[in-house]
Amino acid sequence: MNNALYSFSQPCNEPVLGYLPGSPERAALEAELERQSSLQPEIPLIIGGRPVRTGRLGKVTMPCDHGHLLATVHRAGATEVRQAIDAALAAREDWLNLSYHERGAIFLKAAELISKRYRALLNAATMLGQGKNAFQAEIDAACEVIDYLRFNVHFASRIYADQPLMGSDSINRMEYRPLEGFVFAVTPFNFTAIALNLNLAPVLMGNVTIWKPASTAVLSSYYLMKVLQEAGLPDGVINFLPASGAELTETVLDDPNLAGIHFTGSNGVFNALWRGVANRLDRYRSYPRLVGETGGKDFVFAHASADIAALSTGILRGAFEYQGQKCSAASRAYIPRSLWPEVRQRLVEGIQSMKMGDVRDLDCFVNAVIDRKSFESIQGYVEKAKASPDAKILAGGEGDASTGYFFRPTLIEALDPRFVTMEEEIFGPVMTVYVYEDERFEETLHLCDRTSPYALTGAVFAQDRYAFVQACRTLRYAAGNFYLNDKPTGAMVGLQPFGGARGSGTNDKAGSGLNLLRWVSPRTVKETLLPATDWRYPYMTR
Ligand SMILES: NC(=O)c1ccc[n+]([C@@H]2O[C@H](COP(=O)([O-])OP(=O)(O)OC[C@H]3O[C@@H](n4cnc5c(N)ncnc54)[C@H](O)[C@@H]3O)[C@@H](O)[C@H]2O)c1
Ligand SMILES: N[C@@H](CCC=O)C(=O)O
Repeated sequence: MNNALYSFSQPCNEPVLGYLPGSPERAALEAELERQSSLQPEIPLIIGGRPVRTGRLGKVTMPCDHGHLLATVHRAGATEVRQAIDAALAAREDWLNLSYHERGAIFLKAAELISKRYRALLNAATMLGQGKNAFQAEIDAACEVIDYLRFNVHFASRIYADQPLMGSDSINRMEYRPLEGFVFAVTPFNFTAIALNLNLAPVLMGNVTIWKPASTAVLSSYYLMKVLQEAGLPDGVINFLPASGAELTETVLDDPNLAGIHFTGSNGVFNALWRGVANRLDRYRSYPRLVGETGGKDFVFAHASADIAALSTGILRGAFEYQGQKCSAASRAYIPRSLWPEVRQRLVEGIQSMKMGDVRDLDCFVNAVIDRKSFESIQGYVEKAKASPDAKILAGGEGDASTGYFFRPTLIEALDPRFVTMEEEIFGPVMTVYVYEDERFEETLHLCDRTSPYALTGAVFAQDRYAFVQACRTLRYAAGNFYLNDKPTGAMVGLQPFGGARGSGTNDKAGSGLNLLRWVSPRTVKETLLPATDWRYPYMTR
C-alpha cells in the first residue's frame, strides 16, 4: 500500500513545429504522407481491446482527391454496439478503482508517444483524411492532442485535491466518483484533438466510453486509439465503434446504463440526442449528463480605431484557415465605413493570392472541404448570394468538385445585415461583411448580438479601450470565447478554455477542469469521531 499523495504539476503547451524546408519534422511528415497515401489499412472496430471485423465495409477517401482510397473501415451494427456496452461495463470496476495517478500515467505516456514517436503518423492521417494542411494538422493532431493529455491530467489532480474542510469532531472527504454506467462519446470530423478529448475527459475521471468517431475522420481516430492502447489503456475502457450515427444511437440510448453523452458536432444531431434521452428518461439509472459543443456564427467586429493590418489578417486567417471548417471560424464581420476601402482591398488581394490544392503540396493555404454534402451546402449559400440584390460577391464564389471538394475562399458584402449568410452557420470558406456607419457603433453591436442564435466565438478589433469595454459589455452573451485584436479561432488548452452558450452548446469549457467535473458524481463522506449517544438537546430538562 502506497500512502504518498501524488499531484501532476502544470505542464507547458506543446511547441508548434515550423516545418521549414530542410527541417527534420518536414522530412518525417513528407515520408509519412507518402507511406499513408498507398497504405490502405482495413480499420476494425475495437471492442474490449480486440479488433472486430464485421465485413460491412465503408471507404475512407481523401477530400482533396475523392477517387483516392486511403483505407476501408468495418462498420458496427446493433450486435457490436451491445458487445461494446458489455465490454465497457465489464472494464468499469477495475478502471474506476485504479488510482488517478495510475490513470494519469497512461495519458502522459500517450502524450510522449505522440510528441516523439507518432507525431508524423497522426499529422499525416489528419492531413490526408480530414483535408488539413501541415500547419493546421500540427496545431490539432499534435499540439492540441498532447495538450489535452497533459493538461487534463494536471486539472484532474487539482480536482481531486479540492476537499471539504475538516470539522473539529469530524473527518470529511469528497470522493470524485465516476458516473454510474458508461459515457457515449460522439465526435466530429474537424478536430482530431476533440475526438480524443471527448473520450479522454470522462475516461481520465474513471469512466468508460463507447466512441463513435465521424466517418470522415476515422483514419486519425483509429491511429489515436492504437496509440492509447500502446500507452497502456486497459481493454474495454474506450470502445471504438465506427458506424452510422443514427443506427448506433438507438441501441446506446435504449441502455439503462447510459450515464452521459459527450458530443461535439452540429446542433441538429445534439438536439436529436437530447430528445432521444428525454424520451427515455424513465429507463435510466441516473439522469444522463449531456455535454455538447455545437455550431457557431462567429463574428469579427471592428471599431474605427482598429489596426487595419491586424484586422485584415484576423479575418483572412479566422475565416479561411482549414477552409472555415472550425466551429470558431469567423464567418461574419462588421466593418466601419471609414476602414472599409482599405480592408476590402486587403481581403480581396489576400484571397486572390491564397494557393488552393492538395494537402501534400505544403504551399497550399487552402485545401478541400470535407465531403460532397458540405461542398454542395456551401455552394447553395453562395448561389443565394449571387441571386440576391442584398449581397455582392467580392472575391471567390466558385468551386470545383471534380477531383477534390475545392471551394475558393469567398468574400460577400451583405447590404442587409440579416442576409442569410450573416445568420446561418455555413461551415465553409465564406465570409460575409456588413459595412456600418462609424457613428452607429453601439447600435451595430446590438445588431451583432441579436443576429444569430449561436454564441460561440467573437473578436473585437479596436485600439480605443472605451470602445473595447463597450463591446465587451454589449456582447456579454454573444460569445463564450471572446478575443480582443485577434482572430476568433485557435483557442489553446489551458489558456483559453473553449465553449459557447445559447445555440452553441452547454459551454462546459473543454481544456479546463470545468469539463472534467461533468464526468464525476461526487460523494461526500463524513466520519464522526465521537458520535452522539443521547437524542435530547443539551438544554432540555427531560
Ligand atoms: N462548439 C465546438 O466546440 C465545436 C467543435 C467542432 C465542431 N463543431 C460543430 O460541428 C459541426 C461540424 O462537425 P460534423 O459535420 O462532424 O457534425 P455532425 O453533427 O454532422 O456530426 C458529429 C458526429 O455526430 C454523428 N452523428 C450524425 N448523426 C447522428 C445521429 N443521428 N446520432 C448520433 N450521432 C450522429 C456523426 O457521425 C459525427 O460522429 C459544426 O456545426 C461545428 O460548428 C463544434
Ligand atoms: N478550439 C478550436 C475550434 C474547435 C471547433 O471546431 C478553436 O478555437 O479554433
